[in-house]
Amino acid sequence: MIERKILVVEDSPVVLKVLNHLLSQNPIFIPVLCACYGEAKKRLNSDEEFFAAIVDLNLPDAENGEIVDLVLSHKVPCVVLTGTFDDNLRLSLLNKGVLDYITKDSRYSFNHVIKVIERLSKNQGIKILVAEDSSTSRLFIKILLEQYRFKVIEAVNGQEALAKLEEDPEIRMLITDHNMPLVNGYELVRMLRYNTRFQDLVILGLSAEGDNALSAKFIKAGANDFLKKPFYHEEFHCRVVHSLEAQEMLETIRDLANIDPLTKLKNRRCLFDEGERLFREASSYLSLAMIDLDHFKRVNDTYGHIVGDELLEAVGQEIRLAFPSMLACRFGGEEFCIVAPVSGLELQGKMEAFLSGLRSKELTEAKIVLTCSVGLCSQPVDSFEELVRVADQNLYEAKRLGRDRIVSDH
Ligand SMILES: Nc1nc2c(ncn2[C@@H]2O[C@H](COP(=O)(O)OP(=O)(O)OP(=O)(O)O)[C@@H](O)[C@H]2O)c(=O)[nH]1
Repeated sequence: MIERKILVVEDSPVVLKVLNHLLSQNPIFIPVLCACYGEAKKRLNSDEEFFAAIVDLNLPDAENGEIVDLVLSHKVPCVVLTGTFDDNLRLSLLNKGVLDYITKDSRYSFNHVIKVIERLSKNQGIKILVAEDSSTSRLFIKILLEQYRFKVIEAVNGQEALAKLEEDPEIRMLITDHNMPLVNGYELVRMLRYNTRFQDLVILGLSAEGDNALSAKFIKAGANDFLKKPFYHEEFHCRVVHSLEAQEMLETIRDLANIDPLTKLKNRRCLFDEGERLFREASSYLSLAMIDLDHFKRVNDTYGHIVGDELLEAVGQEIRLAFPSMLACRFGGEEFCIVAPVSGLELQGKMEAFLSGLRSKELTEAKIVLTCSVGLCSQPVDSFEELVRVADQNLYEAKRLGRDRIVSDH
């Protein structure tokens, strides 16, 4: 697990204690507590690497916010805590590059600080593509995003943006201007939304001030949000984060509906949804293997249901590792399905390797050695349901013939 040191500079022992407590609840954060400017300076000048800092503006040995300049000069993202709210001061601190300016007026303020740091930590793994032909504008957006620890990729026109999105599936968000050569922003959004591969890409359109119709066009074409230029950087950041969080929430809900919580494989509902799509799209082969654990009832009877569950969880992990690019689902109970647009021979080869790997393993703390029976179907059939039915018949035959084998129809 990656650990991230968070520098906390605060002269109030109570506040220090609260922040220490809240940060320590997240195991990746290691709070480093300093009660004054001098102490913080020493820590920052050492070899330690800090992920972020939470600082009090008024310290006994630096009463005029000098700590902010010190932290920023070490390129450490900084959240400011203050006793009193001052609009002008807030503005000047945000302009300097401070992430947030939070007043210590209630315990919610401290939770808010932790939320900002946690968001920063999530941002580190998020790639954002900025499509903008003006290099000044592009650089400005890049700097803003990097302040919040996003990874930034750049494109100078819509066509380049498309190519970069095609080659890097890890890009999570696109921020696009409209007026760009070759393919403009609006066309780019339309093209992306026609492609199911990009349905989860978060898109933020940028439109010039006064062009109300364009903002609406961006949204209608499928952008998650838009922002009028010139924008205020705090609003920019809020919109980026809100769009990402809305998408994250959507994906969590989708996972809850589609993923089996025990094995972390897709569930039966998903098997039929995705399987039917694969069946429609398959140009030549579509093969399906149904796996059933042998004598699983004995595991429950001998070791109890908790170990039975642990074994199913372990098998789920083995399946995910063995068939990373195939549709792998828990069909129900101790039955699993693997579906892929490959020949029956190819799937059988992979399945034999999987079964022989499984036989050589001792799974769970009870060191259970497991065998499986498999029914495989790759013959031309009229529907996905038929593919499942034939594989199930073959599985029945594999059990009847003595288990620990594959019965296939090719
Ligand atoms: N622990 C646990 N057991 C489950 C779960 N789902 C199904 N089972 C058990 O899996 C067992 C399946 O038993 P059977 O269908 O008789 O099959 P088997 O013992 O695997 O024998 P064969 O399939 O004939 O080799 C039953 O005892 C179910 O209670 C689960 O989520 N957790």
